[in-house]
Amino acid sequence: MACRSRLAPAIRAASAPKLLRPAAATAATTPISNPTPSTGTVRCLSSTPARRIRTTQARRAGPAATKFTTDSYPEIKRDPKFAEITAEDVAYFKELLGGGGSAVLDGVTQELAADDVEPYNGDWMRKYRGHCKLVLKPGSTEEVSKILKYCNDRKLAVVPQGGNTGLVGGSVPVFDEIVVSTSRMNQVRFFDDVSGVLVVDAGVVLEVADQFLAEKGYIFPLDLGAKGSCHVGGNVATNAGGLRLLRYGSLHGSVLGIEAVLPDGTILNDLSRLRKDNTGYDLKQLFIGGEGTIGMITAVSIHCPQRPKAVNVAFLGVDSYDKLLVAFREAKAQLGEILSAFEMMDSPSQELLHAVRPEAKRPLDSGPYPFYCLIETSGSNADHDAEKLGQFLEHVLEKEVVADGVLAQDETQLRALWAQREGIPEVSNHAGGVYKYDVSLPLRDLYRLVDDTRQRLRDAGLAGASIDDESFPVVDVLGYGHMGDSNLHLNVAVRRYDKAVERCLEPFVYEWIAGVQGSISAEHGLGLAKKNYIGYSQTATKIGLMRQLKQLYDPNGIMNPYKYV
Ligand SMILES: O=C(O)CC[C@@H](O)C(=O)O
Ligand SMILES: [Zn+2]
Repeated sequence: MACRSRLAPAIRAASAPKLLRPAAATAATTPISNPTPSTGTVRCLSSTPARRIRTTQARRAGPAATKFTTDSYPEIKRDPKFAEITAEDVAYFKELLGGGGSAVLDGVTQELAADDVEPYNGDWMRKYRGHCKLVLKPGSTEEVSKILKYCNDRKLAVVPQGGNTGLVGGSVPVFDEIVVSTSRMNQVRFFDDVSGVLVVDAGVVLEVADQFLAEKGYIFPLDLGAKGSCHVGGNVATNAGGLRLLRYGSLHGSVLGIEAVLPDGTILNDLSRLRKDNTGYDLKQLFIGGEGTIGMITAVSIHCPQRPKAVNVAFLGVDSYDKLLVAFREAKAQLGEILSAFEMMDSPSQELLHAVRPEAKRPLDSGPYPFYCLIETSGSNADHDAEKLGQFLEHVLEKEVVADGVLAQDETQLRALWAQREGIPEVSNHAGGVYKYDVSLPLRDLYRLVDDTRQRLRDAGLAGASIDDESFPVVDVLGYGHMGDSNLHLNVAVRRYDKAVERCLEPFVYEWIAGVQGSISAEHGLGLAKKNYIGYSQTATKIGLMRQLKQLYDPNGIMNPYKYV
């Protein structure tokens, strides 16, 4: 499956979590369910029957053969103001980079390196596909500067690209834009083990940066499923949120400085190492989440916290969304500063995961439950953390907030529990495709969007009551995400992309979100997928100011065109 190789498995905690209870000989994890039947570890979920996907479909070796099309692309035409790439252009870049890129021109591959352009033209979901003929891989900021200046003078459009793990088509070309990849810019430039300030090239892989920090006793303040492939520069350009924003905050807070190249070749050196600096506009913030539309990030300075010494993970089954809300409130109240993740998954998400990947064993003997949550604590005192988490779990089980749960006892179990959550996006398009919505909502409204979307698709005759019914294009509606950050991932898994499904979902989903003052993009960005919908989350005044900023930084519009601004 293509996406698996793009999404290398994450390495979680450096140190194994403390054993909370002796391991039972047969159990993979320690059950923490209340031992008395009155509190009920196994509930009969007659109202929410388990959903299963037929084995024949679920066990297919790879993704469905459905051809991913450009159906969901907004109507866009190539902008004639952009020049076509010529042989002279290629010759210029070839001389500049001395072999550091690959090029295909007029169908003839002109080898500058062994790579092919194809992987740079499509995203890992195989939903977006451009027609770029030229991929450049500069090895330094100066080379990026020369490339952008040349492109600006020649009016050649450019797409900056990191690990290409995005989900909204933001880092792939639409037409023949030149891809400028950060893959050869991968040096750690500076680290201070007193302040925790790390300065890295934009192309450093997130996991590599984190491993570097682990050796020094620090942690990168961002973690996500794609950490084995994504680049730090791309993370910052999309303002990635990830799994521990609850604990470490947003990149808008932890990034201290950036180095970026503006379209005219100017190098903006703002690689501050200071946590406090109130001297005028904070320009770096425009690049964090700017999606490469006003310049290309070439290096990042970031404040990294101490690596936690003890990490514990619990996986719980919950009977209702209201109880999940209570569990979250209690987790915050009782675990306080050691709470580092609170992730939620609904039953369809878990059922799909287990249908597609039966090897990802179910952590709970009981169930299925309508909801599951994964709670992680990260702290500096293993005994203290274990005690806190134990007390919390006893409390929520006793009060019947939570129906059942397990606690990881070692690193292997901890990873296995995280896999229950991290595996969902990777299987979401297994049946053929997926419509993805990454939204911020008030917590109390969060799951209502999933229910309403499912009902709407059923009412429209696009989804059946059973997911085995292949006469409907929709397989199922999945709700999961970073509950701790009020960030829902609504995934509509489909057997095939279908205009009727798309029309049923959009703008319905966006209107629904706007109706509760949510955001249509919590962490994935707007890219190409949501370019026409920014008005559901931003006022006309703000969009107008964004356009003026774009004009100021990029008057020729060469940076990542056709995207949100
Ligand atoms: O694919 C998705 O919808 C979510 C991906 C990612 O943001 C996650 O939280 O796993
Ligand atoms: Zn996410």
